[in-house]
Amino acid sequence: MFEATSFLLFAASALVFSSYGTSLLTSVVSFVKTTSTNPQVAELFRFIFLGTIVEAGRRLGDTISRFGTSLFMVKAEFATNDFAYDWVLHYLEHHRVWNESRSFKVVGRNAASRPNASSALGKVDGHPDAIYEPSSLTPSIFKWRGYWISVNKSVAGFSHYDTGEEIGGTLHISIWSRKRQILDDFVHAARRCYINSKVLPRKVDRNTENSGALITAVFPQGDSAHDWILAFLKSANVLQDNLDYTISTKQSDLIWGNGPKDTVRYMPAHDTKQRYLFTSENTGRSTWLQVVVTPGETRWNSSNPVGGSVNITLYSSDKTVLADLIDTAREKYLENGVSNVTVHLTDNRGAWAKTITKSRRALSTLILPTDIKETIVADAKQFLESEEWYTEAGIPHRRGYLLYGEPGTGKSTTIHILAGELGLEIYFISLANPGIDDYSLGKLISDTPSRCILLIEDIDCAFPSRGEDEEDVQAEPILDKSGKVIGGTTQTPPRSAVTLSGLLNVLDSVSSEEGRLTFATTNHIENLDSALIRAGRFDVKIEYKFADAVQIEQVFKRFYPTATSSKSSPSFSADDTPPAASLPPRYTQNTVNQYAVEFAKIIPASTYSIAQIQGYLLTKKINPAGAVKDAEKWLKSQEEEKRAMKELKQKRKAERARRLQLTLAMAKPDTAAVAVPVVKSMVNGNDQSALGKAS
Ligand SMILES: Nc1ncnc2c1ncn2[C@@H]1O[C@H](COP(=O)(O)OP(=O)(O)OP(=O)(O)O)[C@@H](O)[C@H]1O
Repeated sequence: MFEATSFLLFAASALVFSSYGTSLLTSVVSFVKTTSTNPQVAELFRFIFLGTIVEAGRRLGDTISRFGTSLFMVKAEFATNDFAYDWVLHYLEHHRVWNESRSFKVVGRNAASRPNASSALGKVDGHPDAIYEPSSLTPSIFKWRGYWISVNKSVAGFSHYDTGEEIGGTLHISIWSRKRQILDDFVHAARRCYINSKVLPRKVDRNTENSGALITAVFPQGDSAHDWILAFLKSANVLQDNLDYTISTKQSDLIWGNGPKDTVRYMPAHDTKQRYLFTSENTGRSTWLQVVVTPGETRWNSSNPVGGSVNITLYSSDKTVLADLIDTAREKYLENGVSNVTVHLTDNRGAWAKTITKSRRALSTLILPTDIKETIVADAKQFLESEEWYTEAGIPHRRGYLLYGEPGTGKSTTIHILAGELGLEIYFISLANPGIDDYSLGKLISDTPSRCILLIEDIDCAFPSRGEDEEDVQAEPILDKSGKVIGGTTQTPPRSAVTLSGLLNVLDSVSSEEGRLTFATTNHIENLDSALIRAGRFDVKIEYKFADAVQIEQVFKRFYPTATSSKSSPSFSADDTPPAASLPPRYTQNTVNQYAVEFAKIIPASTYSIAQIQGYLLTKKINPAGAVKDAEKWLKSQEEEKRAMKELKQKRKAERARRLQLTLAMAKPDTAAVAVPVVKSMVNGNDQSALGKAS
């Protein structure tokens, strides 16, 4: 039914349109008949007819000619944003193809970087050289290995090897030969000529360059990879040939040039492009790099500049070259020992805010009894390498080290040296920082990379629960208007906002299971909760004691390296204590050794820290004999100092007790009655918390 209806509709509309079309055709024919009698109109028709014939003939000829040339010619087109364009253009200049040109663009440039540029002016007169750039649109024809080649720069485009500017344009080449091989040979010869001429590759504008032949990589400042790459580029003198400098008298990582430390620094001006031929030691393959160093800015909260970066463009599409470059830079960085240890610090709101770098210290500068240091390094290395084992055994991949003991005995130094040995960054958290609570601690830790050293220093500050020094905790009471004691009877030492359970949670959390080495240091292990220091949270516990006789001898020898020993001894870092000048020649290794033994006999073992001994030796920088001679005197002064300190403490304590008594005497009798026994106990040096309990 539906189909029949549509058929009827279609038939009806066809009838209407056919009758309309017939009438239209009839009217056109009658119009032509009447107008053709008009001679002017007839002339117009003839003109249109002839024009059509001519255009058709031209197009046919064009097609035949194109077909013919495609049979007898090989054609190629080179776009300016491609490296093949540079090869061919350079090759044409090399063969002076443009010499016959009748049309030039002349520019004043430093021609030094364009060996084949036809310069006519300015050799020694201090002015730029004149460079003749072809500006002709007319094709140049030249003969190459017996074949005629025509070159046509169809659109204006110039390649300035000295400025790197490349503006538009294409290059057409037609070789009068049917052999495609000739084009291959020509391009290959151009490429070889370009490479052999050692012309710097064109500078690349990463924003506009869309060539698939490039890989770009950004190394942001603050990341270790940035330091590896920067150190590598500096050691390879990549940044030496810069033409664009920022001059500063401030210290910076981005310095190059050979100036001594206290003179001005030559730093790269923002976004200057350097090129460097990187040859991989693994594959022997060479690849051009374009390096742009952005120095970053110094901010109030960071001693180092922040926000900078190193941008590298590889003239290659092979990703393995980038991986190779990063590996090489990293290996060299660690090998050379010029590397720094990066320490990340928090701000007072509990966020990672500041990064400082410290020079790396050699393991041999750490003086510990027996082979403790070797054991720690081997243990940490093995831990880092055995991730798979941990996973298979179902044990969380984390390891905790607790270094405890006397101040100045090398706990922090050990961690610093270990970080350098393992190439890890230190993330430093002080639980005494009031801005750090359970939540921010968790966040801080989850913001650290999987492989790093997490250092929680002076962990006992967070939980000063037992055995605190009475001296530090007692203070005057605070009274309200009515004279009632409302607080202040115990002075709160730096107490952390982090709770013990919060810390335990963080140490046990999933975010701690990523190959992280957690270090904690304390001078008072006895103040730590046993839950905190159990195995699994802190697996390795090492006690640091005052220096024994062997250590005293070692620190002495390290302090006075003789000419022969200093050659092999590792360099001292900035925060180490090198002698200011070399020893007078009369001090041989033997004499220094003898002095060291004598010195160790004078200084009582297990009484002084290495930091203290070091402090004394610093006063005798190039005088080992004097150091031994005056050692007794120093010991006496130390004893006196200790006695004076003790007396001072007692005085302060008595003064505080006296003031407390006075305050309470002025207060209401009931409060005074409660507080008097406390004052007595303070004077006697007993119960520190009695007043707190009483109130
Ligand atoms: N065992 C050691 N080997 C080499 N140097 C040491 C050693 N102990 C201390 N020093 C020197 O003493 C200085 C202070 O050492 P360090 O900060 O490591 O001590 P610490 O045990 O961490 O002290 P604290 O408990 O007060 O933090 C460092 O500059 C370091 O050069």
